[in-house]
Amino acid sequence: MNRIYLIGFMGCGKSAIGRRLSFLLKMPYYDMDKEIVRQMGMTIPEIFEQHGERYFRDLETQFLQNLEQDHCIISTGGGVTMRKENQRIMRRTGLVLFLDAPFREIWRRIHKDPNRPIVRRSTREEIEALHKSRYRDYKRTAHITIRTEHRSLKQITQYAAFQVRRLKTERNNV
Ligand SMILES: Nc1ncnc2c1ncn2[C@@H]1O[C@H](COP(=O)(O)OP(=O)(O)OP(=O)(O)O)[C@@H](O)[C@H]1O
Ligand SMILES: O=C(O)C1=C[C@@H](O)[C@@H](O)[C@H](O)C1
Ligand SMILES: [Mg+2]
Repeated sequence: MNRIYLIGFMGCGKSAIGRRLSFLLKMPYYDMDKEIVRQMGMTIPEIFEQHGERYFRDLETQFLQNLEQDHCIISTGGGVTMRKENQRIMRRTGLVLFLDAPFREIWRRIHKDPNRPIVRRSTREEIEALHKSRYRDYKRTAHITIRTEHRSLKQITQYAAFQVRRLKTERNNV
């Protein structure tokens, strides 16, 4: 399988980079959060409120299991690595890139966004603890970690494309 998955905490740039990478590599693009919103006809906060977080997590796993497209770029939701099943599917079906942004930058980007239910209901300290606790799963799931600090979206996209080409060549030579 030839998919490219972008993983990382809320606000690390998965959607912004995913869109740009799909233009650069001419590959179809999926944003998991947007696909789930479209499928349900509800916003993410509405899904959390009316069905609960667990239900949302089930929808994430179903998306990964049911997607038929092989050659594509997928920006995941920030919590996708919480489930081992999701980690396995992503590693098995593509290359996984972790966008690693410093927490202070993440917080600056997300703290006023009403579309992130987990941010709405938590303090800065709680979100920082969540970031810390998820970090190991992002590292474990990713084939490569891309540090984004002091880099523009364009620079990160170009670097990601370079790493994708390198990893693909490496795989084909094994
Ligand atoms: N390296 C960067 N330089 C400047 N702005 C950035 C950078 N990375 C991300 N941003 C900006 O930060 C905001 C959050 O990024 P984005 O929505 O892509 O995050 P995300 O990882 O998809 O978050 P979520 O998990 O909540 O979907 C966007 O406005 C994006 O343009
Ligand atoms: O980090 C998370 O748990 C989430 C991140 C977003 O991408 C959305 O998937 C949702 O708001 C949950
Ligand atoms: Mg996103």
